[in-house]
Amino acid sequence: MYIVTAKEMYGIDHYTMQELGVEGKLLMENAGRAICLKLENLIEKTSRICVIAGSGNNGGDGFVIARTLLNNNYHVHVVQAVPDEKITGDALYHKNLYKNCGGTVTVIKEAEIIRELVSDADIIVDAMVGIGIRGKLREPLAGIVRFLNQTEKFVVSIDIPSGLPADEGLTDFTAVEADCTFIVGAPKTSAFLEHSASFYGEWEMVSIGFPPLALRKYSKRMLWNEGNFQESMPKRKLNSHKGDHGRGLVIGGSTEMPGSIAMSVKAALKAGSGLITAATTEKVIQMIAPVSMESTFLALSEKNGYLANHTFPVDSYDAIAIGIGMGRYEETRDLVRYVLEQAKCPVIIDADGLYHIKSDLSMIKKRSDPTIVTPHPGEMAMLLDISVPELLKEPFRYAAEFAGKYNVYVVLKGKYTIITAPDGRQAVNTTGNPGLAKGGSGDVLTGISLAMAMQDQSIFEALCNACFIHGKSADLLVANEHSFYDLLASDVIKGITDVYRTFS
Ligand SMILES: NC(=O)C1=CN([C@@H]2O[C@H](COP(=O)(O)OP(=O)(O)OC[C@H]3O[C@@H](n4cnc5c(N)ncnc54)[C@H](O)[C@@H]3O)[C@@H](O)[C@H]2O)[C@@H](O)CC1
Ligand SMILES: [K+]
Repeated sequence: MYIVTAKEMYGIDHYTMQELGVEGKLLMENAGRAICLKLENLIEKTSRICVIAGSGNNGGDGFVIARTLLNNNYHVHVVQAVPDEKITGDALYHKNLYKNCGGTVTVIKEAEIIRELVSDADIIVDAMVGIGIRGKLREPLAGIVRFLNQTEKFVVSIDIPSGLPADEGLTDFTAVEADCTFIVGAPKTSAFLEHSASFYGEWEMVSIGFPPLALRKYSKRMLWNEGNFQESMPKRKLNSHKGDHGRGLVIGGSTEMPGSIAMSVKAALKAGSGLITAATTEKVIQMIAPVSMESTFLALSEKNGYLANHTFPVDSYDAIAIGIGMGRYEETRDLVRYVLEQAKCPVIIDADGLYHIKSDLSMIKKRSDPTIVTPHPGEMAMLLDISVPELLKEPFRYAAEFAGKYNVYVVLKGKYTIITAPDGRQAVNTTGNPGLAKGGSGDVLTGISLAMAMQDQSIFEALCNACFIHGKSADLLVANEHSFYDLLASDVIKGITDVYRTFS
């Protein structure tokens, strides 16, 4: 499923109409009808429905919905929140069809009247403004939105809750807080931003006939779901041996934080790596060996409980993860630099490793093999020299700019984890839950990512699948034996079993 900006959606629209010859009226009919099919599952046959229509094509969708419901014997009425002369083009065509079928319309100039007009309605369909919103909502629409947001009635938004921007970057808006939204054609980026996602309520996408070639042409962003996971995950050959599944190295750990590297190692093995070596201090090895029985160890020299600068061969690995629990000292920074310079395989940089590259980002830019950074918002903001709220306003743009500028893959972790490739492709992960907001969760994701980077798939797919597995494990655990409260990172490692058994 593609994710689009408003501009991309207009491009797809234009292409479908001009190049492929599909008429706008027909797309509108498709949108309204597809939405009615879904809507009728949500409402009673006796429900009274009020459609509030605006002036653009979003209002046009509203008129198609009103006509379809009317013709299916529902009690429906349209409140038009703009003057008659504002309804033009395809929307006017569909308004006329609705009226020709016996539909009624009340035109309102002031928001206050809305209370009375919807007093007997059970369901309100918000078709005031869609992706054509410019600036903050004007009256009377803003007043209607304020009313809708305090009413108990069930509000269904069409395409996008009216007033909400489709794109990232704006946080000051008045918008409908919908109970549910039927998104037309492709979800918009605002459905995956922390400050705007909740306005959509539950959402579902309806297809209206945009061909995949049009979507592909305009959007580089997608939603990574079960289908993508199942399609791209390499199948295991029955006669494969451990060498086929990757030899990985995890570098990190300190006496103060021995557990994190153990988690990454365990997760990497559980997710399917053939061989994993943990490169850490002698003391950490003693501490984690009893719980990391399946891995091998490489003892590196230490200083005050942390790794010291050290040269050792890094060329016999298929992928390396570095940074976990390693501390932020000059010596550990030099170790990160050494590995980034020497390793001729994908390198995943996490946690303290991210602080080290910040001091000299040319460390990552110079590399010719894939480099992956896996920051949470605080770390990403640190790398970009901006605040977390600034980052969260436009996470897609910031991640894409960083990935392009430094030639790296970025896994920006969060409720909506965004995976970005250096060429600008982006995916939003669909799995995971609040149970993952706990220490160790990131270490597990790093381990799974390491395992995935060594399987037979592109790095972009590998990272998308790692995020999918990590979140899905948590989802299955919470659905069955755990809760958001008690879920531990070590449970998530165990849960990988169920993900594989269920989906591969
Ligand atoms: N072929 C198409 O163009 C299709 C469009 N679709 C629908 O059409 C929508 C886009 O249509 P439009 O481009 O006409 O735009 P919209 O209908 O989203 O909004 C444009 C209208 O809103 C008004 N408006 C803009 N900013 C405002 C503000 N701040 N305060 C108050 N009013 C404001 C404008 O005066 C304009 O009339 C989509 O969201 C979707 O619902 C679907 O029907 C599918 C096909
Ligand atoms: K709307």
